[in-house]
Amino acid sequence: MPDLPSAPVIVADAPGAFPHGVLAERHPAVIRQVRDAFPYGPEVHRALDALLESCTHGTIGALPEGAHDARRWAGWGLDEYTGRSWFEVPWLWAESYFYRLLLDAVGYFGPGPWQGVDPFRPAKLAELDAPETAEELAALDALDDLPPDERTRALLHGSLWGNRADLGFRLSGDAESEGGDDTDGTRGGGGTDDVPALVADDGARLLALLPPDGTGTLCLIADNAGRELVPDLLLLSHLLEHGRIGRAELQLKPYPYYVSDATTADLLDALRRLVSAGGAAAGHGRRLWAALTDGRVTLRAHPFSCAPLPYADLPGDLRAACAAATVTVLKGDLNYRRLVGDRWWPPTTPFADVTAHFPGPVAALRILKSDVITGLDPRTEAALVAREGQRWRTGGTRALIQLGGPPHRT
Ligand SMILES: O=P(O)(O)OC[C@H]1O[C@](O)(CO)[C@@H](O)[C@@H]1O
Repeated sequence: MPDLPSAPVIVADAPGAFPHGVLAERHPAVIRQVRDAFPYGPEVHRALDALLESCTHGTIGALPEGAHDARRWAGWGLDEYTGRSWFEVPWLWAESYFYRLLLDAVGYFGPGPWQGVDPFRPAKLAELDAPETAEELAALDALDDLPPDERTRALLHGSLWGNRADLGFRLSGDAESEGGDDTDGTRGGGGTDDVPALVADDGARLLALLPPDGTGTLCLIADNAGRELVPDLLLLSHLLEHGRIGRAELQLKPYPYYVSDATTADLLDALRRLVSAGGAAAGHGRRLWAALTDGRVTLRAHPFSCAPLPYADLPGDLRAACAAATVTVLKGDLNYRRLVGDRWWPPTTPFADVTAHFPGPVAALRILKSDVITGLDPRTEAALVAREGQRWRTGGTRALIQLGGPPHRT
């Protein structure tokens, strides 16, 4: 067995560094957003006060007595981390547990009147209703004039850049620029002649895995709802329409997470938005509706999707689903962190090495929004650093498409 690569796990203990800012500033901003989302009563506000105090100045507390998932969290490290500072445990773990406690504070897990009420839904719905979403959907009609392969590429890039739509990310204003539409992957928010916005591009290799004979199967691990999920669904529909895949599994979150992550309710909102849009968008919506109805597209909302763990620890059922797929496409920054491990990798660490644990071919489509990065060509890294120091890692203006997985399958 070859030595697996390793690097220090990211913790949020350095004031001024990005992970510290997320815990010290972004999480309080998320709590403020949630307070204003609905007319919660005094009890919820008191619970949010307590969470704010704990996550900024306190230590990690236990789950409430009788929590339905107490055993699961014990297995995920809660017993070990209880009583420790949020800033000294793995950053990924601290973020994940924060969202678990936040939902508890608003009564999401019930029983009670607020059970199942997603505190982030107003923001997600506003995004679906935004004029930008309408413009993006109307622009789809023009894609019909492109040859199918170009359309596939445009929709792949639409799904990739859709990852800029991360509501949590916007809360702290990290994105330098919302940028314009970018179907060729060179402009994005920060592409230049010397350093393209797309810092690694295995897009052609990814699409080559899906022959147009209808035998391909896709496992799509979704990230954000709204303006990211919509282009994900368009890509899925297009691949089905052109026989690049015959079946797909769409993995969603079992409960609201990292502000804007997509749940089943968000999928249904997005689907309804597509169907009611008219034009080409409605055609995609109807195709997906039919594919869900006849079982060509299946949904999964597995507890592991909200786990504070890397994909190296995939449980057996998910491992089997990903192993059976022609390729798994994994969206977004958080999924990338979980795929390669939330660690301080040297940026030129081969992506193939850090994804060799995955049970099948896996492609990451991600906007760079955190320090984790692997698979960069040394010249690209040098050009990025020369241009902007380390800012490119977290600025939200660079993107990548990387393909990895077990060596014999890619
Ligand atoms: O929606 P995405 O692309 O997974 O991004 C979520 C991101 O939020 C952060 O965790 C900070 O909250 C990022 O660093 C991160 O990975």
